[in-house]
Amino acid sequence: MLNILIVGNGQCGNRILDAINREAFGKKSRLAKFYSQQKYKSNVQTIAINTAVNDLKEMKFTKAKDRIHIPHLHGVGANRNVGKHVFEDNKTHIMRQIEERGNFDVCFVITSASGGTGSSFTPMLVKELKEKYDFPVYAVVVLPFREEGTLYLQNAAFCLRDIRESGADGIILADNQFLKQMGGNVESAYNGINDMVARRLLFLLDALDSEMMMVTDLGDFKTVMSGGAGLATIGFYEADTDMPVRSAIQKALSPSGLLFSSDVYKEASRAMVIIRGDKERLSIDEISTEVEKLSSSVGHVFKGIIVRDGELPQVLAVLTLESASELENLYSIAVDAIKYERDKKERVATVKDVDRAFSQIDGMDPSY
Ligand SMILES: Nc1nc2c(ncn2[C@@H]2O[C@H](COP(=O)(O)OP(=O)(O)OP(=O)(O)O)[C@@H](O)[C@H]2O)c(=O)[nH]1
Repeated sequence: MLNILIVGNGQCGNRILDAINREAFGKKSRLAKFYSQQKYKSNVQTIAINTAVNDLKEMKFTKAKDRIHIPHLHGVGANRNVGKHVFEDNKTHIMRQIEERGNFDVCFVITSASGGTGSSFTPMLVKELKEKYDFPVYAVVVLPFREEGTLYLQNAAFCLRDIRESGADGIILADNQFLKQMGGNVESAYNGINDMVARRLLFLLDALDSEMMMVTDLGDFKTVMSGGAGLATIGFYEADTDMPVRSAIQKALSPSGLLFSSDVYKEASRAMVIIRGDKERLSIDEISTEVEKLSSSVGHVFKGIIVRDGELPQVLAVLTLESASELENLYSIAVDAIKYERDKKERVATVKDVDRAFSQIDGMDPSY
C-alpha cells in the first residue's frame, strides 16, 4: 500500500483538492467524510494550505483538521514577493503539520501558477520537502486564462521557473485557457476543470496501487516523469458503450483528452498508458497497436491494464514533454506582461504630477 500526500496550495489548489476528496469520499453527502471510509486504496493524506481563510471555509469535502490557515489578511493579492515572505515566516509550522502525518512514498502539490499564495508557497514547499525527505514530489500546476491580466501572466512565468528550480521531480500542467470550453461561465468552467484534474489524479493513484493484469507501478511513473523537460500532462478518456478500446486510447491522447495543449506524437518524450475496464472490452491487439503507434514516435511507453468487471474502458495517459510550443507562447506573452508592469512602475516613479497636486496644500488646514 502506498502512502501518498496531496497538498493543495492557494484557492485553486484548495478547490482541486476538495474535488479530489469529494470523488474519494463519494458525492452523496456533504457529511459523507465523517461517516464513511474514503475510497482510496492507498493511505492518502490531504492538506489544504491558504492565507485566505474564506477559501479554506469554502471547502466542503476536506476535513477541518486538514485545512491549514496561514494568517495574512485575506490572501497575498497575487504578490509573490509577499507570499514568499509569508511562507518563510510560517515554514516551521507548515513543515510540522506535514511531519505529523507520517512517512510518504510520493507527494503531489497542487497550485495555480498565477495567484499569489499557491504560486509562491509551492516552489518553497517543494524545496523544503526535497531537502527533508527522499520521496518524489510532483507539482500539479494550473496555468491562467491568457486574458486574466499582466500580473497573473508574469506570476505564471516566474512560478514555473521557480518550481523547476525547487528540485521538483516533475510538473504536471493543466491549462485553464486550453480547458475553458468546459463550461459557460467561469465558475462552471473552474468546476469542470477541477473535476477533470481530480479524476485523473485519482485514476493515477488507483493504478499505482493496483493489482494489474499488466503492471505499472510508482517506479515506472517516476521513470516517465523524469523524462523530457520536466513537464508533463495527463490525458484521459472513458469509452461509451459501443466504443472500441482503440478509439478510447486515441481520444485520451488527442487534444480533447489532455489537460495541456500538445501534439503528443511530436512533443512527448516518455509515456505511461493505463487501461482499465471489463476484460471482454480490452482487446490486447487493439491496445498493443495503439501503444506501439505511440512508442514509435515518443520512445518508451509503459503499459498497464487493470481488469474491473462490468466497467467501460477508461484510459489514462501520463506524458512527459520534451518540447511544449504552447508554453513558449505563454512565455512570449508573459515577457510582454513583465515589460508592461516594469514600464508602468518606472512611469509611476517618475511622474510627479500627483505629488505636485498634493503639494499645493502643504502647510494648509481645512477650515469649516
Ligand atoms: N482551474 C481552476 N483555476 C482556478 C480556480 N480558482 C482560481 N483559479 C485560477 O487561479 C489563478 C489565481 O490563483 P488563486 O489560486 O486564486 O490564487 P491564490 O494562490 O489563492 O493567491 P492569492 O489569492 O493571490 O493570495 C487564476 O489564474 C485563476 O483563473 C479553480 O477553482 N479552478
